[in-house]
Amino acid sequence: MAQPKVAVIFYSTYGTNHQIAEAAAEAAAAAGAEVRLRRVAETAPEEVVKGQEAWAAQAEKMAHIPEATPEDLAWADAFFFSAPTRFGVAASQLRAFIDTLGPVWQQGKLANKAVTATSSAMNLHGGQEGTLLTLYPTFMHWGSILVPPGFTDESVTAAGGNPYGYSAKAGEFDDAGKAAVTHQARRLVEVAGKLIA
Ligand SMILES: Cc1cc2nc3c(=O)[nH]c(=O)nc-3n(C[C@H](O)[C@H](O)[C@H](O)COP(=O)(O)O)c2cc1C
Repeated sequence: MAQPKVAVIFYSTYGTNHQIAEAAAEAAAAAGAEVRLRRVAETAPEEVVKGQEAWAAQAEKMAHIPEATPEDLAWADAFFFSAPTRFGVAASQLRAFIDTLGPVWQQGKLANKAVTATSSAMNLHGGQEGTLLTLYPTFMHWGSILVPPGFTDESVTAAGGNPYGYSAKAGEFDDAGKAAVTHQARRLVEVAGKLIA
């Protein structure tokens, strides 16, 4: 199989989506992909971030990870997105990054590439599905190829059973979650490999 290039793009305030993204990057690399793990830029004012101990600590923890740029998506054959649910949709930090992608979209550099997404929310049913279902139309506008996990592996059911994409309860990314993310990332790599073959 051709070696696909995968961009794992995430935003995280308190760490859950960071953990998911690390697991996805590890699984994609293990499945034979070349991987770029990237965090989207923080858009909240510095004093707001520093004003919350947990937020500031998480910012520090992921400071070594390069910030995502549109070029990362132009480079990649496949995208794995992860972002917290905020009032039922993806955190605005991710949306702000997505809104910088006009030029690469216009150049056709997002089209025909495999894409999948995951999310977390404070509650088990706190809107993760809404987050995923409002990200997917954006990917459709790009002409990307949606690669949801479906019920293609028992790990999906074991981790809560969301066929749209792994959905965590914030702060509770456990072994079952890791298995589901591993499956979702591996499936993305497999489909991307077929697309570029
Ligand atoms: C402004 C705001 C809105 C939120 N809205 C929701 C929500 O609609 N449902 C929910 O269950 N949790 C909600 N949360 C909790 C986040 O989903 C939770 O902090 C996030 O999943 C943690 O991910 P992270 O650890 O990667 O930052 C909200 C949090 C904030 C700050």
